[in-house]
Amino acid sequence: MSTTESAPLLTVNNLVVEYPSKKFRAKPFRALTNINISIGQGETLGLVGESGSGKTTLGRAVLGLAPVTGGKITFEGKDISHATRKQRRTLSRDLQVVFQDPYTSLNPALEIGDILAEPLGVQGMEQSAAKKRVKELLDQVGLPADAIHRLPREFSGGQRQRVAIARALALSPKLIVCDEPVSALDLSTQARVLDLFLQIQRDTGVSYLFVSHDLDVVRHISHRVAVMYHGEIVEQGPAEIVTRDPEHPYTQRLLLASPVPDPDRQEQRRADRHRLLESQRHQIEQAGALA
Ligand SMILES: Nc1ncnc2c1ncn2[C@@H]1O[C@H](COP(=O)(O)OP(=O)(O)OP(=O)(O)O)[C@@H](O)[C@H]1O
Repeated sequence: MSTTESAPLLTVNNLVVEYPSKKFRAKPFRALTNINISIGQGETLGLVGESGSGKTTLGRAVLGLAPVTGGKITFEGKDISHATRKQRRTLSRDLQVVFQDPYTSLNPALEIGDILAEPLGVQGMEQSAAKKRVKELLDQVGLPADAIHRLPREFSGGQRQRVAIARALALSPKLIVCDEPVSALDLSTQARVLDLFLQIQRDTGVSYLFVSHDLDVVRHISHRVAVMYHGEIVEQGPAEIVTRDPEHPYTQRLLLASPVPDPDRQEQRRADRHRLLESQRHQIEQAGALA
């Protein structure tokens, strides 16, 4: 996949996020340190890293859901680091989210038609226009028109995630933060939902900040990839390079830990793993000799 050349839609400069401690007078917990990323129009930046590395926090900071204690987040040239509620409501037309769990992210009491019409109503769209838009959205995500009158529990995980994607698309956003949107799905459903994300991007030019712990998923969907480790970005670059020939030792370990679907590459992976372990053992022995 090639990287788009357009000016950044989203820029994050030296971002720091600290969560207040629940213990009296204890220091706040620093979840992100000096994060720098940018996303162009029609581009996908994949965010990868192990559990607790700060991926979700970065997505939440962009959405105004995590406390920004330093640095700056700019969207379409405007500083949104400390946007007010009112500004966030306006921003929500352009900035949307798809969460990991399609079982909890949809209101179980609402029919799919109402779930999709909700953001349209909040932004003041008339009922007849909203009805038309809901039909378009169902078609766009590959769900049947009669889904309108059905409840979330009548759908599989993959179909529910399609509803969540349709809801995120309702107001034609420019950027969608996708927080592990396929992690709860089985492998074949994952592939179909990832293809849907790609198709939507081709059709609409939407950008994605795509969070995943899975390097293969991120490689499939992203133009560029940023690797997070302990609240910092340790490496970023074109998806092909970062996910096949990474420079940072942490990314190398992540790559070696991910399963290889292609049997021809398994032997190569075993050899790479052996080489890496040997070199790490050598470094440890050298460090021991110096101590
Ligand atoms: N609301 C919060 N209050 C305090 N600490 C938090 C809060 N949310 C996250 N953290 C901490 O911030 C760090 C980063 O968490 P985050 O959820 O962003 O990581 P992650 O890479 O998305 O992990 P996972 O893949 O498990 O969701 C973790 O140490 C986590 O415990």
